[in-house]
Amino acid sequence: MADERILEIKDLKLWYKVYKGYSKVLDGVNIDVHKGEKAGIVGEAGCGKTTTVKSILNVIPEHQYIIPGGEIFYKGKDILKMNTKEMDQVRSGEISMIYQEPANALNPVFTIGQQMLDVVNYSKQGKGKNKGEQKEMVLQAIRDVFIPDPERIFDYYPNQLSGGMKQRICIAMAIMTQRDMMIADEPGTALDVTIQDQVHKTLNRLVEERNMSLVMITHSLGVARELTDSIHVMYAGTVVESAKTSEVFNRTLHPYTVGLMEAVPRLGGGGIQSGIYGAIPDYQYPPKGCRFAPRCSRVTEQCRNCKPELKDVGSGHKVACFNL
Ligand SMILES: Nc1ncnc2c1ncn2[C@@H]1O[C@H](COP(=O)(O)OP(=O)(O)OP(=O)(O)O)[C@@H](O)[C@H]1O
Ligand code: NI
Repeated sequence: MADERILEIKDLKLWYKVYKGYSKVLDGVNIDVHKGEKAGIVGEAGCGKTTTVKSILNVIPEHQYIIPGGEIFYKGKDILKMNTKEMDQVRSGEISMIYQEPANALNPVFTIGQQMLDVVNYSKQGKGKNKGEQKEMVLQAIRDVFIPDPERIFDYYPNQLSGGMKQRICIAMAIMTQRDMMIADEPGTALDVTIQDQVHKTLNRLVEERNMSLVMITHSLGVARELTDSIHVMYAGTVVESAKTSEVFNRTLHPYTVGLMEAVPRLGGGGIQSGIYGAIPDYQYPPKGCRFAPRCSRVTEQCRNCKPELKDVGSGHKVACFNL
């Protein structure tokens, strides 16, 4: 993997404003993504995956949160310090995002074609083109995600499409104009397994064909294993383990990742078991030391008092734990 980094999230902290105080959700997130790399963010519900990627594109309403610390470098520039115009350029020409809920991402009162033309119009490539050329860009994008009869779909309203079709349209929108990075928040979780698999394959093929870098969120290590080059395991607003995908599976180090592995359904039966008991901590009153300490089988006094840093334990495999 080339060493050039396209995205560097450094010690990102994000607190949501809540009644009487703050919900201290992100507590120092560290993630590096190299050019052309497919990175997965994995962790259970509520661990802050969506919050992390939404902060990359600055799409959380401003009055809802504060960022007490951290940096997000995209191609070497700190996104958190960008003005509105620079941020617009990133959104319209650099990074595209597929949201968790495909239904919410599409506006029910406009046709698929109208919405896709809007994206073309807003983009670098689309602006100078005439109406016919813009429409052709849209139709090609619909073909690219293997939807038959794009001309007909162009005039459809979102409610005339199935969930899987909607998710594909979202992917089509995200790849319609050339971008260097794609962020996909659990694409397909709302869908049944076979459709989900097709959506993943389509996404994967397009990202590879276009040489894009991918940040993909999933709560499933199994999905991450199939689709990513590297995995960043999140627990309660921190990255606890980070490595090449094969490393994560062959040399699982963090006790939380070990627990997640036990929850991966095994081929050949055995069913789903969870190796981790308990729940994610209350973000308003999080544990003082390691956030995983209350659920950890290897917990010591040190873990309860100090927060372990994410440290390289060799060949880029990083772990945040005192007791490996
Ligand atoms: N606007 C908000 N205000 C207050 N709390 C919020 C807000 N948005 C999210 N949260 C809280 O932040 C925490 C992390 O949420 P987030 O959606 O980032 O997690 P996630 O890992 O993406 O979960 P899931 O797998 O369910 O999508 C949750 O406890 C959530 O309730
Ligand atoms: Ni989420």
